[in-house]
Amino acid sequence: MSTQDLKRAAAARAVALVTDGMRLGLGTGSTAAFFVELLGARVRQGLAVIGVPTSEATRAAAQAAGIPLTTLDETPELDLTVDGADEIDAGLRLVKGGGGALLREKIVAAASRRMVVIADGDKRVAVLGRFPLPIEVVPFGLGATRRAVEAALPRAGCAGALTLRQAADGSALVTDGGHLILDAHLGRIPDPDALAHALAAIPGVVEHGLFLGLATGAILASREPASFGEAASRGEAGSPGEAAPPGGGAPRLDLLGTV
Ligand SMILES: O=C(CO)[C@H](O)[C@H](O)COP(=O)(O)O
Repeated sequence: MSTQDLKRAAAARAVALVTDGMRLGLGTGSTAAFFVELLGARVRQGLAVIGVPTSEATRAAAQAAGIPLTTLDETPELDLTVDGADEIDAGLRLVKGGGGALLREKIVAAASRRMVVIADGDKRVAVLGRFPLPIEVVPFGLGATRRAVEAALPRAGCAGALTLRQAADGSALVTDGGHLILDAHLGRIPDPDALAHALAAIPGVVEHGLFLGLATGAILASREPASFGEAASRGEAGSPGEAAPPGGGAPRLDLLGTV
């Protein structure tokens, strides 16, 4: 079973959460793209929803899938956002922004009553920080902002290099909001709240990829068969193994938080 299969399985489980009339936040990334594709199939069967995309890429995918779209200006409160993540810990804290859409993703998640993360099980970590933390910054004053971020890291117990994210052609990647991204290679983030506060206090920082207190649930798909009670033995919220005959072909779906 490929990682793509796992992502698709998590997305399919999330589509089952959607009911008629819902106002949805539509995430960005390869897992969220499966959700958009599968949701589109339900819409074409008659499901009535409206969605707010978290990126121009998701907007295009949702339009192609036939999902009616709205904006947070027209629809400032959403029922459910379904989005991927680069890392998730046992407290449903996330690192996001690997696809460069963290700013819109966070605005949409914050406007939603529920945010359910969909991911393959490899995204689960004991301590956040293995994945480089995206920090979205305005182009003006980049050098000064970079120095301020470097100075803030040790105050939050972190250390590591910052790299300016590049597009495929080698130029600096520009986000949908016209900003740049510094990726912080930290290895571990011992105190995510402290780092989030330190970064938010820097004027040139628009947002960062720490999503704290936003996710209300998660669906994590793994290859290994379910072992009953495993999540509880890890001291985590949620229930393990919704669909996993031992040795069978179905992925195991671990549900964290409220799904
Ligand atoms: O935060 C994101 C985009 O900004 C994505 O949700 C995150 O990078 C996960 O992507 P994928 O589902 O492709 O693994």
